[in-house]
Amino acid sequence: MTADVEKPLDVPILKEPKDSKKLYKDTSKDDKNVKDRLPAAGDAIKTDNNRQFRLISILGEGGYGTVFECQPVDSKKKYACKAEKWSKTMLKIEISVLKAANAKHCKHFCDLLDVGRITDQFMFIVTTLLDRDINKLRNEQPDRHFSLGTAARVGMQSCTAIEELHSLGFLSRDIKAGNFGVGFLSRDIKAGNFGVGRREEGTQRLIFMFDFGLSRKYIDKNKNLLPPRKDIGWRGTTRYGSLQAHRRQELGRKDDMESWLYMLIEITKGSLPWRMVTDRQKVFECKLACRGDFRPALLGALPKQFDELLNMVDKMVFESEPHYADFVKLLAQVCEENNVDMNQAYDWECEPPASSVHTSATKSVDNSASEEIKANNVERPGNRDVNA
Ligand SMILES: Nc1ncnc2c1ncn2[C@@H]1O[C@H](COP(=O)(O)OP(=O)(O)OP(=O)(O)O)[C@@H](O)[C@H]1O
Repeated sequence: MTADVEKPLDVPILKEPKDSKKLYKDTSKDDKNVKDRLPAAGDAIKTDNNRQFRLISILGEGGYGTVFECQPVDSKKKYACKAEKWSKTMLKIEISVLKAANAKHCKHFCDLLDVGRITDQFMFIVTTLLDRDINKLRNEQPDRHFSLGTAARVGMQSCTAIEELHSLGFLSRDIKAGNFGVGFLSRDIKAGNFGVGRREEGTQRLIFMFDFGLSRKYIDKNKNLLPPRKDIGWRGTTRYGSLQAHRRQELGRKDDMESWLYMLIEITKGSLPWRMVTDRQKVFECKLACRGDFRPALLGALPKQFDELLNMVDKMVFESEPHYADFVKLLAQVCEENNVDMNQAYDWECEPPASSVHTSATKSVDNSASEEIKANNVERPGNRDVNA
């Protein structure tokens, strides 16, 4: 692997390499007019910078694209490749976020290695490969929640990741555990998973934020807040959407923090009160009720600091700049009061407890998990609506 493949690039998002179509394994010779066709595992793809990558296996699939584990054809290093359908892709905004984050050396973001496209079919990015996302790691735990020490520290790191994103001038508008992941152990890095200097130590304890398909700039080039628009379409994931999102109002930094708090409560307790509710209006009503008589259904059994976290979220308005350090400080207090050593192992670094093995006793949990997936509906705008 040459050094230039290993460092994040100032990626030109311009031309399609002349011979890229030859490299891409064309499985539809009979139908050359197929639009929006995604690549498959086993295909080789060429980036705008003429680097060739082999797609090894699928890591995740969304409505508009697929995330693959991939490898340069001339090296054993592994990366992630996110490919999205040409007419649906939101990768342009994703590239803007990653380029800005890499330029500022943000700690909680993947490195953007390269980009590429097959016109009319798909566009792709190559980034740092991560281990499992936080939602998958949570689902591997007994009762599908982390220990308080792990949940609080994930909360602290993810809050800092959001602060980094906001400092770049972007909102996420899709904060959820499935959009945060952890890096790999150093032994994996030695085996060739990472090549970027600043990440040479193990990153299995570092939380990374990814998936910026719904991101939006909230300030102009003079750092003034963009004025709020009215009657916004729904963006993001129903379960974690803020009250403002349900009201179809413009989202601000406070809304990312509200989604973050729902995520934090879910990874700490194992569920949110509206877990099984699929109707978006009913989810909204449930979130409102949890501000009143049903507050204990949301916060019951959690340390008292969670009550203060919800107060802090609910006090903010569209223009507010969140006091990220105060959120982190409250979670540090949770750790202190519960004798959590900040250096202790995270749950995913420990042997899986016997109780997490799937038996008939855990069957009902498994059933609710599949129902939950249905409840987790995501919506995003069409291709031409990038800044919607
Ligand atoms: N850099 C990465 N390394 C390892 N796995 C990744 C990486 N990026 C994404 N994934 C996996 O692929 C899944 C989908 O990724 P991502 O959220 O970026 O795609 P998406 O199409 O926007 O999905 P969704 O519609 O669910 O939000 C993730 O949940 C994660 O499991």
